[in-house]
Amino acid sequence: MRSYSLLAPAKINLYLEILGDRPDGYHELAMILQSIDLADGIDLHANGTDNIRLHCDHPQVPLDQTNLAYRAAQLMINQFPNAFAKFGGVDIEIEKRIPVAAGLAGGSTNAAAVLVGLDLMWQLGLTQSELQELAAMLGSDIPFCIGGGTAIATGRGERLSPLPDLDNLHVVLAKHRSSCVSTAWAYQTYRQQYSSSYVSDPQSLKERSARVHSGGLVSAIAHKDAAKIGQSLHNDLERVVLPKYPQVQQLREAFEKAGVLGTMMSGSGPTVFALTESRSQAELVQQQVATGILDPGLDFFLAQFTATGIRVV
Ligand SMILES: C[C@](O)(CO)[C@H](O)COP(=O)(O)OP(=O)(O)OC[C@H]1O[C@@H](n2ccc(N)nc2=O)[C@H](O)[C@@H]1O
Ligand SMILES: Nc1ncnc2c1ncn2[C@@H]1O[C@H](COP(=O)(O)OP(=O)(O)OP(=O)(O)O)[C@@H](O)[C@H]1O
Repeated sequence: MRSYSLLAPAKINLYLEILGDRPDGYHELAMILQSIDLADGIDLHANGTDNIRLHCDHPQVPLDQTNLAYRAAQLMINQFPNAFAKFGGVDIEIEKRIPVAAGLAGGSTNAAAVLVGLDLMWQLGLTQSELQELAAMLGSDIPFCIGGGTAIATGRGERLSPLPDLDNLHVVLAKHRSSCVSTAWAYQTYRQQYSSSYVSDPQSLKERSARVHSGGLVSAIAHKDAAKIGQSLHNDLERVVLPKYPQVQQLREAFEKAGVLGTMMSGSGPTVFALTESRSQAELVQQQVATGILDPGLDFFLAQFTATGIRVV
């Protein structure tokens, strides 16, 4: 086929523990990632030229080679020159619904969709793990975005083990339109402040990895225990982002007061999410937090956990 339409879901971090420094300069992590049904639309169309052309009308999304979706297409061209010679270039249209630079893997999921879409368009027949290997060359969150669902992510985030699906929980997400946190800044600041608790040689990293504290959450997920899942959320990056961004701290407190199952910042922020058992409860929480904060620059999104990653629609 010459055209594919794909849905690219956002992710939230139910758990993020920083274990130490890796030889490649990244941090060794223990995470639990969850896809939600807040998704961008990605349309791919074979354009009969030798070029990648990118379209997106969101003002914060770059339209040049720094766009992760563009970089994903470029990587596929480099890896599969014969398929590119046969099928030619591609138009990529991004319909942005996931807030940008929000800690929700917006760019990463767009890149994952391009990898999945070009695999289909160019009839390559790549396996999920082959797609994930390509994804890891582009960014740490991208391998997860391919298959999505609920998963443990270790290494720098690219090593994945699936967990049982959790598609019944609802999420309220909130983010101030003006706030934006750089992921690199968050990790660097964490390193400056907490590296005394880090390990870095391979043997110590291995031992430290055996002592992560996510066991309670993994067991809550296995038992589909919503209350315990809510109580077991964790994100080490909150320790550097909350003190620096009072608006994020304020959202965390407002959600806590709203009596949700649990609340946490996603990734490097600034989005804060809260878990509820029903859509109607999520709507009530949104109303309560919006009324308490009364800021017209505050955006809310309602979503549900989903068991799927990138899919063709
Ligand atoms: C914060 C999270 O979104 C949580 O899921 C991820 O850990 C970040 O994933 P990502 O944005 O795909 O990350 P990358 O594009 O690979 O890296 C962005 C920056 O984050 C830092 N980084 C990222 C992942 C990691 N394990 N250690 C790091 O120190 C690095 O400074 C890097 O320059
Ligand atoms: N396809 C894309 N969509 C959105 N932003 C993109 C895209 N490609 C590149 N970017 C750039 O990446 C930056 C981070 O945007 P993105 O929405 O991916 O952040 P994020 O959700 O915080 O990522 P993560 O959770 O993976 O760290 C943006 O400021 C933007 O300049």
